[in-house]
Amino acid sequence: MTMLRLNNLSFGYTPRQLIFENISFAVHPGEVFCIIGPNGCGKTTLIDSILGINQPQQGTIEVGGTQLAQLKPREFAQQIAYVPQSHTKTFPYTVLDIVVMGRTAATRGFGSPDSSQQQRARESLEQLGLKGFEERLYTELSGGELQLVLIARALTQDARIMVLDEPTAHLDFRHELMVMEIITWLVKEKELTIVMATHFLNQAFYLENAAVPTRVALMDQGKIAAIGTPSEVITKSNLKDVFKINSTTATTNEEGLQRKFIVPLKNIR
Ligand SMILES: Nc1ncnc2c1ncn2[C@@H]1O[C@H](COP(=O)(O)OP(=O)(O)OP(=O)(O)O)[C@@H](O)[C@H]1O
Repeated sequence: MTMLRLNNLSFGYTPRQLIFENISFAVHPGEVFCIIGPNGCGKTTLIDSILGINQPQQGTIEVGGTQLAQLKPREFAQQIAYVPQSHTKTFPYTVLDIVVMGRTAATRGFGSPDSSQQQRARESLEQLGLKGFEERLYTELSGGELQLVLIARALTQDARIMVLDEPTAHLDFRHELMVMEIITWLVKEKELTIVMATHFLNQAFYLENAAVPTRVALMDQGKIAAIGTPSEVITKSNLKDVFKINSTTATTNEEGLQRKFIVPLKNIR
């Protein structure tokens, strides 16, 4: 079974200038599907297409076997939860208000949340180590705390797929590791399927090292240049072709954790 399938998808903000063209791939249940590629290659644009924000010029998207265009908003919310890259802070909602919004999206739209929705939101906060944050104002959180709250909101939605756009863009090492540990937990324990765009290629290796089923799609100039496991795709040769850099891979074995990683060495002029 396929959770998400893109068939020959093309999109441009103007019809004459396509950002990506004829993109096809399938995301399987219980895997992390990482979208990587240079700045401006179209990762966010592709994610916005999967979310139904960008209407493709050509091609189709199937979510759980149904055409995206045929899903009603509530059905969509039961399939896909989204964790944005940045969040404009507007009203000083409490953290609990923000997290409970995940539940209302998947159930009955507007109206006051009932106690079971609140309970579900509290559970998510606890699962992400945010117990005690319920009454904090989300406008007063740090970037790292806010990111975890947005993941808690998506978790509360109980969707089958979680889509994350650059989930660690503004995070320090500790919070980056927390997000990677949470993603590992979401896949292994909550049986979610994850689609995420990231610039941090070592995150794909982290997941591979942690025995999380992981595949990587490398985007370049509007096409998929390579698709496969992190070790198959994040190679010196692919990074030379796509990022125009020399790099090397290495492994460490500290604290019982075998880790493979890639190190950028030099721009190719
Ligand atoms: N709303 C928009 N209207 C017109 N062009 C846009 C719009 N959003 C993005 N673009 C252009 O589309 C291209 C792809 O942008 P996108 O943000 O999808 O890339 P990205 O791979 O996510 O980049 P980054 O890694 O820097 O976040 C870029 O050339 C960008 O300037």
